Amino acid sequence: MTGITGTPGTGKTSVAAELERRGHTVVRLTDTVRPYVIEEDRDRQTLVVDVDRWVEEFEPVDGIVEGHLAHLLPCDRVVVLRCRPDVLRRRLAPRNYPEEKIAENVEAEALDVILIETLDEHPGEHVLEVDSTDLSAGDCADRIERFIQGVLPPSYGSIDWTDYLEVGR
Ligand SMILES: Nc1ncnc2c1ncn2[C@@H]1O[C@H](COP(=O)(O)OP(=O)(O)OP(=O)(O)O)[C@@H](O)[C@H]1O
Repeated sequence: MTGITGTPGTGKTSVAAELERRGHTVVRLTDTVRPYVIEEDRDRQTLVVDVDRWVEEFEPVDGIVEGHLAHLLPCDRVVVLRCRPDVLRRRLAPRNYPEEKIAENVEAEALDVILIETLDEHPGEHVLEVDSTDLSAGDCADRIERFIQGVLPPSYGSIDWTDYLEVGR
């Protein structure tokens, strides 16, 4: 099972759709969390999920799982999609999110939050960071396929976006 994770707006849905077109089995994790929703935070347009129970009861998939909680599942490998914070802000702009939620996501991306969470759960040799800032979804999909095939080695940690922290505000 390969996980594709990342901050909202980094391109998980787009790249997963491309991989599905190429014949991969793809499970969108947002479709699986409904029974585990504890409450709906309307102000932040966010669902609060019983993550522990969701992880415990998740049936592994022979394919790809896509969503910002993917790295919490027992994946064989995890792809962390990244996007430079100023570009991420532009990608999130068309969504009807409150400014606070956009700023929160942009800041989390600048601080590598999802990568750090991923490395808490998985050994580095199972992790690939893909910076989608200047890549098409197709280019990202190419890299992910090569990683799954074992042709592209794991790699992470070369991104430093702390200079973009003020962009979140
Ligand atoms: N590689 C890319 N290059 C340029 N724009 C992209 C790329 N990938 C996605 N986008 C655009 O960025 C926006 C967010 O993409 P997408 O919905 O795939 O992100 P996501 O990570 O799945 O977000 P969420 O977690 O909220 O579902 C969309 O408008 C999409 O068209």
